Amino acid sequence: MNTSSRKPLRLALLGCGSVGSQVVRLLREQADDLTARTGAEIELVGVAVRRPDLQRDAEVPRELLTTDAVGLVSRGDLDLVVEVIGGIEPARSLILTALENGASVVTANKALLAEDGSTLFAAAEKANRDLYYEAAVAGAIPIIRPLRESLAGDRVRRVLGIVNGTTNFILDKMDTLGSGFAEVLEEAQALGYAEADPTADVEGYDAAAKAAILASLAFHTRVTAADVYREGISEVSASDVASARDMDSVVKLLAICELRDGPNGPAVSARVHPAMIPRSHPLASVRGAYNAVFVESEAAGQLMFYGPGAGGSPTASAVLGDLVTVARNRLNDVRGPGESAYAQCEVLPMGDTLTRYHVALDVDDRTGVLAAVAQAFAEHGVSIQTVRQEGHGDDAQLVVVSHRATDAALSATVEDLRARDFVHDVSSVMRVEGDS
Ligand SMILES: NC(=O)C1=CN([C@@H]2O[C@H](COP(=O)(O)OP(=O)(O)OC[C@H]3O[C@@H](n4cnc5c(N)ncnc54)[C@H](OP(=O)(O)O)[C@@H]3O)[C@@H](O)[C@H]2O)C=CC1
Ligand SMILES: N[C@@H](CC=O)C(=O)O
Repeated sequence: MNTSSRKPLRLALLGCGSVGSQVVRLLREQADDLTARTGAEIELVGVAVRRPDLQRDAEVPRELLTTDAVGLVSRGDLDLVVEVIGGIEPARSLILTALENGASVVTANKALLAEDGSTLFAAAEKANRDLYYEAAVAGAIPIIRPLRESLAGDRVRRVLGIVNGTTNFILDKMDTLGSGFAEVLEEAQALGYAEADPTADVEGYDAAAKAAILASLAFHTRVTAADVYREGISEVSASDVASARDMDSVVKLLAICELRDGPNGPAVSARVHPAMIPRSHPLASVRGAYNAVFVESEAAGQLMFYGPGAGGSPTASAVLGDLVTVARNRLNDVRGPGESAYAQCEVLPMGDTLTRYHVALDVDDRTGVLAAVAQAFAEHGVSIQTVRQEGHGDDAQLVVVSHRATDAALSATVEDLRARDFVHDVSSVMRVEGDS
């Protein structure tokens, strides 16, 4: 039922997979509410897919499906386009064509925004159309709008969070059920959490793209995925998870973005890597595919955003929220805040970052080894917080946790230890975050 007297807004959907099919479902189930909130009916006029005959989670009238995505976004009568194909191409060309043809765009595509957001924002500005992307970071959690709008008058210093649902799901199951990596990854894929190529999740590319987007918004600069230091979870072993448990900690894949003083003024650092965090830290209780983002700003202090970080339905909720906003803007002939005027801050290298290391060494079981290990740390200016011996004889292991030092000094220490004759193996190295 059209509860508005205004002409319907014409919407094209690009992609109808995990997210797109839930967008279709919500558009249908909440049609009247959406019309009431927007001020006009949103009419779905086409859905671009690769395989039109595939069975989908939502019923899509066959006549709306097309494999001609270019033809769909070029038709010239669209008001709104939702892009949920993912990846760089053809998504970038399709979004640019949609904007050039007068449509406002909502996308969930963090990979594209983190690689070439500046081209897209410039195109949106030129076309005088909106480009919204709340779903691109942390699924259903409202984090883009708070950073772009609510905190625009404050100075954000740090953003720290768990922003990938798939890896959090895997690490959580490894910790709580002792599950194997491959088996849990398959489960995450079946639940629609993982990217089309799950390497993007497992190797930290997805989280790095989200970190780039968060850093850009938080610090009003342009940070790309290539600027973000990245390590994934493929090297995290059951024994790393067990070591964390011994320290009353858990392993999480963290994204950390900071505004720092650089040699030439304000500078940013952005990194994604697994880290041990104490079980008492709020991020340790983020379970399954949930995400959480802490924002620290000068005036507001600490803010925490928490919720489902992946999955078709939660992500579609964020897409629909954007859709209502851009539709309202469209009807009122206005645009939301643009991002094309961001300045360029220096991006600091990972080596300058202050962090702590947890290092497990298989060593000779003889007098003097402990002192020699402490000496190796001291030679790089790194002090040790705790050291613990586990096992004896051939199984002797030292587990060292450092105090805070630069990542460069810590990684040089580890390289140095690898070369020492009393060290048989450096069996585990992991950063420690979330406490002093
Ligand atoms: N899944 C999630 O939890 C989240 C995903 N996102 C982002 O949302 C986007 C979509 O993700 P998701 O739904 O999981 O991905 P899926 O792989 O499930 O769906 C992708 C859709 O795009 C279609 N498609 C692929 N290539 C083309 C093409 N060349 N032309 C037309 N259609 C094409 C596919 O068609 P067909 O079905 O015929 O194969 C499919 O319907 C991505 O950018 C992702 O990063 C963001 C937050 C969470
Ligand atoms: N693959 C992503 C989906 C949401 O962004 C994730 O697991 O977080």
